[in-house]
Amino acid sequence: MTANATTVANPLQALATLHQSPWLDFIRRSFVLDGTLAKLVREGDIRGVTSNPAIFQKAMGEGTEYDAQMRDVLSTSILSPGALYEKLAVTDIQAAAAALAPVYEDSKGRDGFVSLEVSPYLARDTHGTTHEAARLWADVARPNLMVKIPATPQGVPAIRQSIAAGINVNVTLIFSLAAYRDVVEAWLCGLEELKAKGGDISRVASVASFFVSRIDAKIDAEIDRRIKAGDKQAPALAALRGKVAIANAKMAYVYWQEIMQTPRWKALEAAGAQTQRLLWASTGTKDKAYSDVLYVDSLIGPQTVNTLPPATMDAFRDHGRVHETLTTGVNDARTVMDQAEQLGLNLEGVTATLLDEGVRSFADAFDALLGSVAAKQATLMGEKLTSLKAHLPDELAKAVDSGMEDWRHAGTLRRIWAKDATVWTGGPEANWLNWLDVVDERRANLAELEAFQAEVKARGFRQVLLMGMGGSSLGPEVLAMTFGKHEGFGHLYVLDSTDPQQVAAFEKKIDPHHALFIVASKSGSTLEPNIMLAYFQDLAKRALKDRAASHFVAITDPGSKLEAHAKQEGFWKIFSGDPKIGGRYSVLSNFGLVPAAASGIPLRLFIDDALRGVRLCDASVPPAINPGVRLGIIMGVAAKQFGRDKLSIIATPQIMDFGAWLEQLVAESTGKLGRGIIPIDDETLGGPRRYGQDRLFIYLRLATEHRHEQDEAIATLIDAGHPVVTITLHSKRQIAQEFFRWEMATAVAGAILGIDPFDQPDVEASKVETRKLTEAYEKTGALPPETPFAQCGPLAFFADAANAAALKGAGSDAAAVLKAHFDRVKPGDYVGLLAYIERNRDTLEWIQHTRLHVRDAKTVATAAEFGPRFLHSTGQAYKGGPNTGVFLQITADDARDLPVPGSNYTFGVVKAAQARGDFDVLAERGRRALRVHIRGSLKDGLAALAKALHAAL
Ligand SMILES: O=P(O)(O)OC[C@H]1O[C@](O)(CO)[C@@H](O)[C@@H]1O
Repeated sequence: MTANATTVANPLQALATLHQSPWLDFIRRSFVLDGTLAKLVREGDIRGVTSNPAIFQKAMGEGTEYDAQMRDVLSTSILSPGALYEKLAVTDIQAAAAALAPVYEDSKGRDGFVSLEVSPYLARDTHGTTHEAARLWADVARPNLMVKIPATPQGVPAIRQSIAAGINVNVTLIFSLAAYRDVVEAWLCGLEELKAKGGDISRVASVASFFVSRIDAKIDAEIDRRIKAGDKQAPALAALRGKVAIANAKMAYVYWQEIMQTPRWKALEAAGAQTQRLLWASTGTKDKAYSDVLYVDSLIGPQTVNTLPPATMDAFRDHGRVHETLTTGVNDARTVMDQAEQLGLNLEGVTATLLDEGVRSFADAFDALLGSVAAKQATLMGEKLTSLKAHLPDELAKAVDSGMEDWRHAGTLRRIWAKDATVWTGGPEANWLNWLDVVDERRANLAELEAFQAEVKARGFRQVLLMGMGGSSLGPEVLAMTFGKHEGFGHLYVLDSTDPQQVAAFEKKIDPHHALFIVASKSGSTLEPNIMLAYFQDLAKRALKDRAASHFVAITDPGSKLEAHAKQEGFWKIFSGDPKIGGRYSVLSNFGLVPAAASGIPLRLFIDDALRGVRLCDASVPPAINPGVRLGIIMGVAAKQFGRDKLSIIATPQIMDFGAWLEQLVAESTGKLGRGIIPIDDETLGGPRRYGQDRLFIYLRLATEHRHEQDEAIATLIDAGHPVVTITLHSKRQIAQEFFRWEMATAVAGAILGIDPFDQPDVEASKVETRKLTEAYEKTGALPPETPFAQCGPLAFFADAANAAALKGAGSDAAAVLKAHFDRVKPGDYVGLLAYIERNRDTLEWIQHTRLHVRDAKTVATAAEFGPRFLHSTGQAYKGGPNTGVFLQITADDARDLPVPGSNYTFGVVKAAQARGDFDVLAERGRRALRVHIRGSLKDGLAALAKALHAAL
């Protein structure tokens, strides 16, 4: 072929005469659909198309041309924005492939390709890239597809494997000759492997995309900088301006020519292989001082491709010059390269930087693209999704934005989804992450639960009694309280107490002949559910004789003692939990779904809502628009950097029980190692002055409740500068979405706090103390004696030596003791009322009233908790979290006690041992704690305590 200057009517078309293919570096839906692409192809201007994340970002990020398909797809499936993007992109790529099919056919499979890039997030991941290349190849399913893979050190093996798998590959982001050599090697090896396997190598096409203008942009900038700095070699440097990129490309072409002469290639060629063409990419001129077709005119040569941005295509069509430039001036090019080296222009460094920047900028573009798709998806889904609005003081807002940007930049969320424990402490976290997948998994196996639901209905149970603690009871309790009773199903009761009065009260609600008993315990060895089971099994056996077991269902992790017991007893059903999910993350597993089924909640609708939550928290959704990550960053940053570690949960009445579940999730997950977020649930909303600077408010609002007054009270807090996150639900069922959002948010907050959000080290400590006490009881028939340090009527005060010493000076007047205790409260502290008494309407009212009194007197956050329930929830944070809690433990004589079948001890003894074990650990952790024990009538004692508190505060 000779260098032959030609002025032709359409230079783009004339390139064919020199065996160069012009491709177009652009795609968008309208351009394909309105026939523009087909016309360009038909007229011979364009013989291929390339895309990249930045191109799709421009296409999908603005306008409405993808809305119709989005709406269509979203009406039938629940997808992540990442999956949605891929559907849209694949549709475009397939349409472009169809437009290019005539070229592909005419050229017998040598030209007419369209390229789709693997996710730029995988640029440093060989396995991920190989896997994704195969997936895209299968999804697009067109012979004229090329999968784009970057020439990073990790991409290169993926290129070889993909070629060996018979996939057409467009290798992208090649900047240096060294990298190009590796790419050629990978391509040759891939073909040889495919040939050795007996594959058809003749139809495996590949191009090596060598980037051009970006090199000049970098080198020229360095030249300009040095000249400006007065470099002695300024003239020589100036002479290289705008030359290095083209010289570099010419060297690559020389290398390709050499390869074409090797016996290795000849053997492949003889077997029918196509060459891997060099493709000039980044050929739009960046420096306005140069010709706008510089990187086209100068790189024309046989068996190459030039992919042109639309403006460069138009410019070249208008005034491009078609002559074979690639093979001319090769010596000059070599000289340019030598001079660049002599002048210390560090091409190696530049190309390495360009590779990093190239990967980075595609990842940034992909983030922006997915962010736009996610935003569009949220708009289209409207009220199918819950929403989040944050009102944060400026400083906090700025810190949150920068936290989100850090997470985006580092791809931390993708590491969460990849179950990478180093997101947290690098400890055992990876073993506790199956809550990420459980909704998909349960949804795929929903038939089992639906069948169970139908059987429960058919058996006509009138009550369902669930027995469990913490993660095994709080989720079901939210379901029971939020959804109430369903037609055709029994009422769901949730028992999570050892208080004998409470157990007796539940017993009254149950008719064993018509009750379904569900015992739920992941470990199967938790004290409370075991003794509750013993009690109610005994009750059922007495009533139902050998039919009793058919009224019992167990939910437990495989291999637990409870599972063995249930098998041995012949329980009606045993449902398994996933041992890679901790209790507080288990609500969307069988631990929530079995009670949901038993109480008649429409399972598919519920799980679909949960799945929407999962999809929108997906790895493909950037932090700023990711419902879970954004919330988690707000929580983590507010607590860590601003001391706003009291997560105050306000909710509209119909969904207010959600807070009980949330308390456990947040407290048990984050409260450890002296750090953590203290959830403050159900504290009646007050005016802005009631609160210190340590609050982050969460307002959970069910829009259909129309609680205007509550909205206004929240608005007052916002106006006063308190940080408020408002989450709006459009139906009760959307608590399913919120379950997942909060799981993700808590995991994220845990990462920011630098703790393992999946263990509960300090809960174990009080279990150990309790065990010691119950064992002592079994031996001696009594709990070890203890002496109050002060007594006043029905109120006896107990404390460990250190706390007693701090309070003793107060004397024995109840108000004085309480005053001395609460005088220890400082701004930023919280007060916990920990009541080991029956939880009923009266006691709830009492504790709420009392906490508000404390809050208003001290302007601190207050928690109102019942034991032993909170031990499996907030108890972790009280002991392991920041030492800012001041606790008043309330115990009482039991008006009646109940035996625990098969044990020497009673429910009352267990509860007393739990309270003492709890107190011992609080004291041992240096917490400010006081126990008040009510002797005689609980009602009178509570009244006396309230009176003393009023006097004290
Ligand atoms: O389901 P299990 O094993 O009975 O545990 C109940 C609860 O107890 C805790 O382990 C705390 O002791 C919680 O984390 C858990 O949710």
